[in-house]
This record gives sequence, C-alpha cells and structure tokens, in this order.
Amino acid sequence: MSLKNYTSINDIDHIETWIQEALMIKSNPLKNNELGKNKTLGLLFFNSSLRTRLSTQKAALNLGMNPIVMNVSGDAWGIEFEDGTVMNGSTAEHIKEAAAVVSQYCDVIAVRAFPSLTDKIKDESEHILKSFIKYASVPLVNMESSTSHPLQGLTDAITIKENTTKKRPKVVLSWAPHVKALPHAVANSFTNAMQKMDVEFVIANPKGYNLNPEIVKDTLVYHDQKEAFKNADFVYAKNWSSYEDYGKVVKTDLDWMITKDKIGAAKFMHCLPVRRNVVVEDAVLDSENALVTEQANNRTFAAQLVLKKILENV
Ligand SMILES: NCCC[C@H](NC(=O)CCC(=O)O)C(=O)O
Ligand SMILES: NC(=O)OP(=O)(O)O
Repeated sequence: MSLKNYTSINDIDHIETWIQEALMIKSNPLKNNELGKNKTLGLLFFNSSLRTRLSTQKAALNLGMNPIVMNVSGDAWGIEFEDGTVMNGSTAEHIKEAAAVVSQYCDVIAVRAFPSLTDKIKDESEHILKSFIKYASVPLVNMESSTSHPLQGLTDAITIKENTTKKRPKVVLSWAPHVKALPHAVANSFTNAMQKMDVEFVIANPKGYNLNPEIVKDTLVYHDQKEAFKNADFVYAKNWSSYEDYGKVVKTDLDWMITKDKIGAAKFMHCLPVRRNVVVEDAVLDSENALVTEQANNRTFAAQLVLKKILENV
C-alpha cells in the first residue's frame, strides 16, 4: 500500500504486514538508499524532541533523502492558524503562506505540534496538523500531534513483536505519576496499535484518568494496577493528564510508580524521555527487562517504512 499522509495509526491498513516490512528494513537499512535521492524532508518542530528529531532524519538519510530541520517556535515567525483574523497581534504570517512556502522547498513535510491541554475542542480538532495538510501541496507526516503519535505507536508494535515468544502476549498500558500535565497522544496511539494486534491488551489508570472513550472502545480498564499487572508480559508506562477534567493533574498517585517488585519478569516499555524514580524506579530501567533503548532504535525503522511508502507514491 502506498501512502499520502501519515497522521494516525488508522492510516495503517494491516499492522502485521507493516511490522514485517519494518523488520525487513531493520535487517538491511540501506537497501533503498536511492529511493529518496534528490528529495527533501522538512522537519518542523513546535516542541522539543530528541528521538523523533534524530531518528526521522536518520530514516531520511537511510533512504538517500536530504533532511532539513527547523524549530518553528522561537526561530520562525509566529504562525497564525485562524481564518479571517486581523493579524495585528503577535503572529506575523499565516499558515496559508507558511505551508505553501515550505512545500516549495520540501517533497515531504513532518510536523510536531503538542496540544494546548487547555482547549479540548481545539486540540481535538487537530487544527495545526489539519491546516498543514490543507495548505501544503506535499505529503505530511505526524511527528506527535495533539492527540496522536503514530510513529511511536508503530515503533511500539514492532518492538513487542520482536520481543515476544508467545502467540498472544498480555500487554498492559499503565498510567504512572509525573510532575507535569502531559498529553494523551502516546497513550492514544499505543492503544490504537494494540487494538489492531493479536495481543491481550488492558489499560490501568487511577479513577479520573480514563482516556478518551472513543479511543478506549471496549478495551478493559482497571483502576487497580496490581490486578492489571497479573501475568503481564509487557508493561508500557506513560503519564497523561486527565481527559475528563481536561489537561488537569487531578492527583499524583505516587504509589502508581512502576517498580521491579510490581512488574516481576514483564518487559518494561516507555516512549522516553522518562523521569527516573517518578514514573519508574532505577531498578526497572537498569534491568535487562527494559526495552526503552530498543524502542528508540526502532523509531528509525518505523519512520523509514512510512517515508518509503510515501516516496513510492510521490
Ligand atoms: N514524545 C514523547 C513524549 C513527549 C511528551 N513528554 C513530555 O513532554 C515529558 C516532559 C517532561 O518530562 O518534562 C508527551 O508526554 O507527550
Ligand atoms: N519518544 C519520543 O517521541 O521522543 P522525543 O520527544 O524525544 O522525540
């Protein structure tokens, strides 16, 4: 299947096939190093990044593409996204011009834009991502938007497939404590990805932290972490702010921190960056059961698969 834009896990037609394709790329990353020759990937960051910034560039380089990167916030002119506004405030150019202009320099555009966590309706409308899609004339890749992080979700699916010996492993997504209000994007895309895979998938979170019911669907949600962790093969930790009381930290349940004692022999996963001894204790991250570096490595191959599918279509 060729691809126009990659904005959500729902753009994956058959996840098992995509995983196999990504693993083929991993076994020979330079096989298609002519496919992107003389093509430019523009990476636009409205927020910080280490893994996405480097692994997506690495993926582009493996395909022979030329990546160019910009930190939009701070370095570029402030972009206006509202239609018909009198631009006499702090924004200096409109997304209509900005996206059209970036499309002159790039064959593919990748964008990272986190949610406000204050305006649920606006965040859920994905106005930044959708505006780029509307006004750019080239394909777009989501590098974590308000509600989804599909490069991460695909990576996590690949990592679980590589690290399981069981036909149908038990995978638990667990909320974990944090000092800040964080987005739902990673948890949403992980949930979307697990729902497409042949795994026993459950979610554990304290009361008040249920994810968007339209994402959770009929996935089992436990409010008792210990109960959820029984017989788990993979524990995926992530903090998110409240969805119901949108963007709020309703309570910091410190006893939800992931410990060696709690997860036993289960493999530990996290998208990173992770706050040690807040989200998860050192003993877990420093153990052989931590897959976090492997996940970060797989980001390259997930991005490479997505770019390959887009390049085959342009
Ligand atoms: N891209 C992976 C996670 C990005 C972001 N984490 C953060 O903002 C953590 C920041 C901190 O720990 O201060 C999130 O949860 O969506
Ligand atoms: N996991 C992830 O997306 O990391 P960065 O925020 O560092 O890109």
